[in-house]
Amino acid sequence: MPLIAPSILAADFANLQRDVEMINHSAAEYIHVDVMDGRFVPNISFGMPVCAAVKRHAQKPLDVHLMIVEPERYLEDFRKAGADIITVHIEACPNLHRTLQHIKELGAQASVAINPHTPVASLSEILGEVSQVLIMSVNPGFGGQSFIENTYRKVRELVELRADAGVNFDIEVDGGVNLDNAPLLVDAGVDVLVAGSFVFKSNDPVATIQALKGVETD
Ligand SMILES: O=C(CO)[C@H](O)[C@H](O)COP(=O)(O)O
Ligand SMILES: [Fe+2]
Repeated sequence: MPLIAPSILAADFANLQRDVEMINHSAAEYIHVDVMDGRFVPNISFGMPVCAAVKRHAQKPLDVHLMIVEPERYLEDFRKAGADIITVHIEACPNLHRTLQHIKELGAQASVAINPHTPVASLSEILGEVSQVLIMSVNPGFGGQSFIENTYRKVRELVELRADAGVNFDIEVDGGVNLDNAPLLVDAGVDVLVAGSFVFKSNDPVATIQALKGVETD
C-alpha cells in the first residue's frame, strides 16, 4: 500500500486548520507542504510562517517540498517551522551532497527531487544519502496540471538503480496524481503518492485519500 501525502497547496488557505485536521483524521501518512519562491518556479506559494502554522495543528509528519533557489539558506528555518522531511531540487543545489548532510544534521530526513527533464541517472552518486527521492510528474510551480507519462519509466529506472546500489529510500511521485495513474505508479514501484487537487477538489477528501491508499495493482 502506498503512503499518501495530501498537498495543502490545494487546500483552502482561509480554512487551513480545518483542512489540516481533515488530513489528521484521514488515512494519509504525511502532510505535503509546497514552498515556491517565484524564482526556481514561476509561482509564489508561502513560506516558514505558514509551515509553522500547519505544524501547530498537524498530527502527521510534514513533508516539505522546497521549490526555491539556494534552499541551503533556509534549511534551519524550515526545520524550526516543523519540517520532518525536507526535499530540495537537484537543479537548485550546486553542492547537493553538502546540502543533504546539512538537512540530516538538523535532524530531518533528507529528500531530493528531480524535474521532468532531469534524468534519474543524475542521482546515482547521492542515492546513499537520502531517505526519499521525489520524481516530479509535472513541471513544478502549480497544482492541477496533467500528469506526464514518462514518469512510469523514470520510476522503474530508479527502482533498478536503488537495487543496484544496495541502498534504501522511498520513491515519491508528485503532480497530477489521481485514481487513473495511481495503480500504475504503485505497480511501477512508487512508495509515496502526493495528491493536491485530486484530494481537495473532490466531494469527500477523506474518502479520496482512502481510495488512493487502497489502489489495486496488477
Ligand atoms: O509540487 C507541486 C507542484 O509543483 C505539488 O505538490 C503538486 O502539483 C500537487 O498538486 P496536484 O496534485 O494538484 O498536481
Ligand atoms: Fe510538491
